Amino acid sequence: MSSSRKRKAPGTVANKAGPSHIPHRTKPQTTSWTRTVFIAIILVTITGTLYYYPISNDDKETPVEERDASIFSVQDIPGKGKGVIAARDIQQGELIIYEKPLFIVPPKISVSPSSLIHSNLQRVDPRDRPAFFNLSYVNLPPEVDPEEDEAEVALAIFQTNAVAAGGGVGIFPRMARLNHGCSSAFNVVYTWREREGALVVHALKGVKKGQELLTTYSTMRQPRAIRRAYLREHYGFECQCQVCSLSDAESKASDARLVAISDLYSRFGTWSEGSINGKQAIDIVKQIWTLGEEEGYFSERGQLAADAAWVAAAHWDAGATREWAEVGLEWYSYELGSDSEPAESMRALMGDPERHHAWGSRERMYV
Ligand SMILES: C[S@@+](CC[C@H](N)C(=O)[O-])C[C@H]1O[C@@H](n2cnc3c(N)ncnc32)[C@H](O)[C@@H]1O
Repeated sequence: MSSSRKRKAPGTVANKAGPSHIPHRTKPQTTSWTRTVFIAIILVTITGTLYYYPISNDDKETPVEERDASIFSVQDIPGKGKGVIAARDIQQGELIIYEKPLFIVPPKISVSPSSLIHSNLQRVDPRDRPAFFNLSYVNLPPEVDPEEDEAEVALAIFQTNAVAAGGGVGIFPRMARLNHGCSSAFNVVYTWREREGALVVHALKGVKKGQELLTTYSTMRQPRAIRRAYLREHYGFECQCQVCSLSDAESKASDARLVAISDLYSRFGTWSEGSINGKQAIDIVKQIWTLGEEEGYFSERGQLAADAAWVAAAHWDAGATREWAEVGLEWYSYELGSDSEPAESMRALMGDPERHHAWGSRERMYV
């Protein structure tokens, strides 16, 4: 389901991408539903205060339930528990969910994880607690009786549903109903907005009424077997998404593209240390873009374009900087929202490429 608004990358090229080695001013897509992050929290047990962020659900716009119901409904999905189904056609880039956290836990804690979750829940408005306890969970230790041990159940719920939110890890009960899909299968992206203290979910692609909204729980630049093993271990399911269900031949081709994209990102990263020049870096971006097109994997294109603009600006190429900034604006707008900080920065760069902080920091070159 690609977008009718899709635009070709600038210049003679048809594509482009973004490096993770270049220090990102903004982090585009937040990553994971994080058992992993939580395990990190557990491991880094350092003395410190237990932080609680009393952010309330005080969105002043249309009542949340009403707005949600006009866009999606939460339904039972065979083999997946509950999931989120589009109630109408959704346009690429549309804001689907705007949600404040029920609570956020900090990265450093001095108490046991279950005590931490328990104490945070005590601070949640009692009327909001069912939204937490209604969420699904996996990986409850076999010796634990869920009827008897609410603290352990709460911990399992947290581990199954929490997502990165700024420096911490938070619970967002509405977005927590989103199931997972791999590369071309996921169609929505969630992002934490530090400035607003809220999480937003946007449609990465157009979605038809009746289709399931899917996000992604892990990095996609890896083969099916590795993706499945990760999802099995951390989320307790065998991924049968449309990408994981491809025939062996098609799956091999998809794996090859995803691994190639990963390798290209690594090579792109070598531009910052001077191993490749600006033209070579932009050529790599275009290759990533093309492979993404073939795979149907569009996530992170805003960041990719922003990184290409960075390279162009470093090489004094105002025209290419502008063009990449325009592409970045388009894709950041789909993925993060046209009102997001990264989109704003691309708008500013289009107006004045020389304002880029890397402007003229490398040899002059038309990239
Ligand atoms: C964050 S919850 C998503 C919502 C959940 N399905 C529910 O009923 O609330 C994550 C859990 O959903 C299930 N899940 C997510 N994506 C899935 C998929 N593609 N196939 C099967 N189960 C999935 C797994 O049990 C996973 O641990």
